[in-house]
Amino acid sequence: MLQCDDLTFHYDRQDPGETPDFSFTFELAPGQCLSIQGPSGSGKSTLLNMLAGFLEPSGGTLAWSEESLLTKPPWERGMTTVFQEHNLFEHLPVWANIGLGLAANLRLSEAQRERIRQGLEEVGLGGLQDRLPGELSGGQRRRVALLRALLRKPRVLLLDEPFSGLDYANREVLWGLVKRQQQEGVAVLLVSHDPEDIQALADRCYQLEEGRLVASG
Ligand SMILES: Nc1ncnc2c1ncn2[C@@H]1O[C@H](COP(=O)(O)OP(=O)(O)OP(=O)(O)O)[C@@H](O)[C@H]1O
Repeated sequence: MLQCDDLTFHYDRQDPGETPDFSFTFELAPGQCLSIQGPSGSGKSTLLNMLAGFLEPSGGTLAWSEESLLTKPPWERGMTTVFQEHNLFEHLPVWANIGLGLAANLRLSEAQRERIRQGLEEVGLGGLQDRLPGELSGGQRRRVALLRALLRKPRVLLLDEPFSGLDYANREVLWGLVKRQQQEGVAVLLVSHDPEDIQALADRCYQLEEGRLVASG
């Protein structure tokens, strides 16, 4: 269970009165999906960055099953983020982009190579492992980015608008992938403004208002 209690942040360089002090409280059980909606500037990235370990909170606690995560670096938190801009390495082929999530030096075992091959089959990209990202469509690139995150077997998957701009067929494929992970116990935090994404995946919905998470369904 991910427990986030009064996790706070204050931007030093803010214009007085414009940006609220952020304070986030929620729990997320294995296999659950919690969605977060909020207008531009409401603090969604601030929350994700604190969870992932890229931004140091000024107070509060963050724990997985009672064990504090705040002292851990990003790579030891068991969390993986998939951003809207999915940051594939353009000079590396698909298999290497995915493999980087498994071994930073790309010295992959045969079993890891097989997992990549199988994963690509499952998301409808079988046989495309040697292509460069620039040779893929937008939807195919998203699948590669999501597959890279999923093969790392995170405890918590942080999704930042990962489906926006995709057609329905592509989104369905990706929803299916995420749901399968949920069934295997992965907890998902989904930032999305799209009611269809939220309907497809979320068990609980929150709205970000004035720096706080407010339950909305
Ligand atoms: N480095 C910074 N210094 C000062 N203020 C910042 C900084 N980064 C973000 N902010 C402010 O903090 C608030 C929350 O920003 P954040 O990026 O978390 O919003 P968001 O909900 O992710 O927005 P968007 O949907 O546009 O990406 C905004 O008002 C923003 O202007």
